[in-house]
Amino acid sequence: MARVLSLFRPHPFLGLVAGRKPTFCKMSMDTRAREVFAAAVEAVQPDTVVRQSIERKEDSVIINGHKFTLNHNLHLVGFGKAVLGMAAEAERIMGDHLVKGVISVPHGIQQTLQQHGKGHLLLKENSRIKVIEGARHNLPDADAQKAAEEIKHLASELTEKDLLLVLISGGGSALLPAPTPPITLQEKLDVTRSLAGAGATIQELNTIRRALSLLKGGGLAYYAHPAQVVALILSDVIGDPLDLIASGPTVRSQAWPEEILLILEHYKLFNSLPTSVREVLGRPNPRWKENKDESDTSGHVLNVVIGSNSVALKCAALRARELGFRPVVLSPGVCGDVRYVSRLYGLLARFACSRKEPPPEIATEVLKLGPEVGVESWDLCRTMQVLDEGRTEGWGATCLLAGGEPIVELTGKGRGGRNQELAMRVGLELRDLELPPNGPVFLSGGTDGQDGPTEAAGAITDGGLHDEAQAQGLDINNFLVNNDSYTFFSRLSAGQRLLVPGLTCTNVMDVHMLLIPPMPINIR
Ligand SMILES: Nc1ncnc2c1ncn2[C@@H]1O[C@H](COP(=O)(O)OP(=O)(O)OP(=O)(O)O)[C@@H](O)[C@H]1O
Ligand SMILES: O=C(O)[C@H](O)CO
Repeated sequence: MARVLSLFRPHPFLGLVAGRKPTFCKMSMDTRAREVFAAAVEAVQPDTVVRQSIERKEDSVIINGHKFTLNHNLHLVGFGKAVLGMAAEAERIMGDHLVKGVISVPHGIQQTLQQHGKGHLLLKENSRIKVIEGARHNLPDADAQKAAEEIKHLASELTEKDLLLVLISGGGSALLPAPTPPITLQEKLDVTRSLAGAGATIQELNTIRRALSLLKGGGLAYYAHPAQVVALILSDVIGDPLDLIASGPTVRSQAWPEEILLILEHYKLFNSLPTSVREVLGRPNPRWKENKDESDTSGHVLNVVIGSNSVALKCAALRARELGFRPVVLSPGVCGDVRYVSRLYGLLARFACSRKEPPPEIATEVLKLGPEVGVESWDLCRTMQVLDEGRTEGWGATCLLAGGEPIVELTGKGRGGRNQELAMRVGLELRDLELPPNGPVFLSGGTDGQDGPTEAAGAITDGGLHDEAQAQGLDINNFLVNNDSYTFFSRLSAGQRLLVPGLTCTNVMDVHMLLIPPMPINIR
């Protein structure tokens, strides 16, 4: 294995934050894990990412190298969980040039932000931007539909002299429902719910959403034509695909009928589709007939990703270094079943903590898991190389970071989320390891601060989880079978292992972290 690994020399641009050997400080591993997670979330705060992406120069703005002249011609629309804070910052930057705006944001967000002392993420008094709250429980509803109608109306009235700033973040699909007639909101909701419940990926789900909507799949850009459209996007989808984040309202895209059919048939939904949905799917999208070349990204639309999981991981790595770890970023695209993902982290921990040269079977199994968890062999080898150096060359503590969005196949009716379930499973994987004192510790957390329908973002775990639970009369496997990870962590040690950052006002998927302490001398 050593020979295989030596082929994969770490490269600073591929995740390893290079530099001198860090010194390990006295703070507990748990506290350090929480601090590194906080740094990840801080890096993608909505106001920060907008501020970093817009450069105001007198009566113009420069965005991603493109200059736009301001002449009291700026209109603003937005939809997504992080959009209120994004709009507040855009409003500050654009000043009087902002004529009018409408944003669709989650129900209750203004009150919650006020209660949490996050007034800087709220719009100013007498703002020209109208805020519409909707999509309770993350599902499209009548309020979100009204917001979508107002956004469509605003966009339709623009002329070639106008500039439309579109703010987009995760949760945008539910906050911008505009079903193509004759489909009703309820029918669209039923189709997307059935798909989500059957385990469809966000890529599949949003492919269908685009086909049933007036605004998704480039529809918003179409209505805004001939105005100049600039979309600032906070990505919550692996790989930052512009056409899929919030179902791509500013990205001209059209799914192949065969692709749509395949998805619906795969999840056995085709035969139960309402007549209206069949009708819309059966006819070509009229948008693409007229203005054929005018609503694509090369013309009047500029789409810019201004924040993503990679950005969060990069800042987390910097904080980890300050806290005495040698950071290595595995990948921002970890996906697949949590069972495979937990196995991967268990194996990597075993590899990093081996007292002797790790048995080659570990690396082989890690590489075999790659396709299941969406990670390239190259990234796995590069990461194992860093872990191996940490183990053998006295590099001290290592912080392995990754991000993404694994999947939990729900079999029970408990309360939990994918991060908490992943943390539980990694705890079990670490159980039988011959461990160095003080670790390893694993954290998994949703950057939006909410893991599934729970108050926690995730949890922190280690090899002692099983015994700790058993000593408190909690049968970890029962909780797992019932997908009851939140109840488990709430009851265990008075909830101390839960990660509860509260409302974070952002969303760039999940952050995973494996903290590996320095190996004792006799291990090296
Ligand atoms: N009891 C549970 N145990 C484990 N996972 C669960 C449970 N209930 C829901 N989930 C998972 O939580 C996910 C939904 O949670 P959440 O609302 O955090 O999703 P999200 O993808 O982050 O949403 P968004 O992208 O809109 O922010 C789904 O993947 C679902 O399978
Ligand atoms: O809104 C959505 O579609 C999801 O959050 C992915 O962007």
